[in-house]
Amino acid sequence: MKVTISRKAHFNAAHRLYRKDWTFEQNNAVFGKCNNPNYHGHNYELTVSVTGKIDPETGFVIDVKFLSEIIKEEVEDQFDHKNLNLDVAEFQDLNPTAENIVVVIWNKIRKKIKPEFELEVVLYETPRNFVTYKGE
Ligand SMILES: Nc1nc2c(c(=O)[nH]1)N=C([C@H](O)[C@H](O)COP(=O)(O)OP(=O)(O)OP(=O)(O)O)CN2
Repeated sequence: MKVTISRKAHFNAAHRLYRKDWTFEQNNAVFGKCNNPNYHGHNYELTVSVTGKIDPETGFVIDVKFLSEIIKEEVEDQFDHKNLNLDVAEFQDLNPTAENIVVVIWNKIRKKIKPEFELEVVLYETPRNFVTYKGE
């Protein structure tokens, strides 16, 4: 029997969607207003879900306090109130789209969760735009 436990979190960050090797016009054609050279911000919301067997001794799949500390260290402390393009090493050469951000977050959290657990991250970039990654 497997159960999923989830923790919500959020961070605010600025970004610009563009490729350094494209002209401004090429970037504008693909990324539109998201190519603003002065950047723009989002209130990102995420849900991190861990699936596994319940430990019969504790009744936990994973201590949600432990999960919240991982999210704080790996996501909030590193991304909150940052410019993703300029301040976050993972996006120096990676376009900070919602798709790329959710994969970066998943990889960072995956390293802290035991292999027997499944991990899923859902990231909302706006209230209407969201991405999901399960490591597949
Ligand atoms: N596949 C992707 N497409 C887009 C991404 C992305 O990360 N992946 N990102 C953007 C923009 O950064 C942003 O998310 C879109 O902002 P906006 O158009 O303001 O979106 P809203 O949902 O807030 O606004 P609507 O008025 O509902 O469209 C663009 N594309």
